[in-house]
Amino acid sequence: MATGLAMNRCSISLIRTADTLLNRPTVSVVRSLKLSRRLIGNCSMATAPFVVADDEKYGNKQVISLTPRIYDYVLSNVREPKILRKLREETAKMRGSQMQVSPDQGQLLAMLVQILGAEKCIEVGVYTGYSSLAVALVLPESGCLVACERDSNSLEVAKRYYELAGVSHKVNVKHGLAAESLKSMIQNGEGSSYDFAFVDADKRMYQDYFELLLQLVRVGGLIVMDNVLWHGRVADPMVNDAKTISIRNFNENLMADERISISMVPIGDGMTICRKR
Ligand SMILES: C[S@@+](CC[C@H](N)C(=O)[O-])C[C@H]1O[C@@H](n2cnc3c(N)ncnc32)[C@H](O)[C@@H]1O
Repeated sequence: MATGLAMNRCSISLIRTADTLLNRPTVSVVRSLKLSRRLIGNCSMATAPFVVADDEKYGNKQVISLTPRIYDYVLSNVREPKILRKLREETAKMRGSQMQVSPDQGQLLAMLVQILGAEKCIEVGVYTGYSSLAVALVLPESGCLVACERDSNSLEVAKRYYELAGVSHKVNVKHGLAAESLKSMIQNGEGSSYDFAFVDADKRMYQDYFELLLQLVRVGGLIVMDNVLWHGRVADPMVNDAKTISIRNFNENLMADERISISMVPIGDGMTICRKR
């Protein structure tokens, strides 16, 4: 049986029972999570993983391992604007360049902004501006991105690129601690007026940023959280440093948060897309 994760015997047999009762083949076994939850009863769903397909020929639906070759192929299929490439190449020579989002992530952020038809956006954690520029480039002329960053040196690079790209009129740079900037935006009556937010700053503040952004984003708007896989450490029970625990707890909270719909996407270091309900 092809499984995304190993499934316990109790779950499998009960789900098979469900399939028999419904007179259907045990193909996509957990089609109805509600049904399986009812039938599983005492078996813990907290640890019971999902079986996606019952047929080897369709693969096990895990994310394929991105070998360097496959990732190169992914990158060769990213339409990275020249100005973003230039910024990426300049940033590559700087300290902290590993913090920058990857071109495929930048493209996804831009795509989400376009799908939403977003006009008002927020970024928490700008660094030299790659992700914020990716967003600003696709905003309409009337659009605005509030870009929060505490480091003045990296902000200088970001501002130079906003100018070079001809989007500086769309970017409102807030130099300082991001939580303070977000709180003052709420106090200014800007609640529920933003369409899109991207968070890529200090990990131990994720829950605080999320709570503040949930006040600033409108119903139907998106909050995208970066680094939710934390280089895979969140999934390793042996890793329990403060940052890993913080992101792991944050992910758990998102999973239980009824105020949003979520989708954890294994791109870059993992991004969770949250849609405010
Ligand atoms: C991972 S980098 C952001 C990378 C950026 N999104 C990009 O694609 O290039 C995180 C940034 O968050 C900033 N930062 C960390 N803590 C912050 C805080 N409390 N307030 C504002 N900025 C913060 C850091 O200075 C750093 O530049």
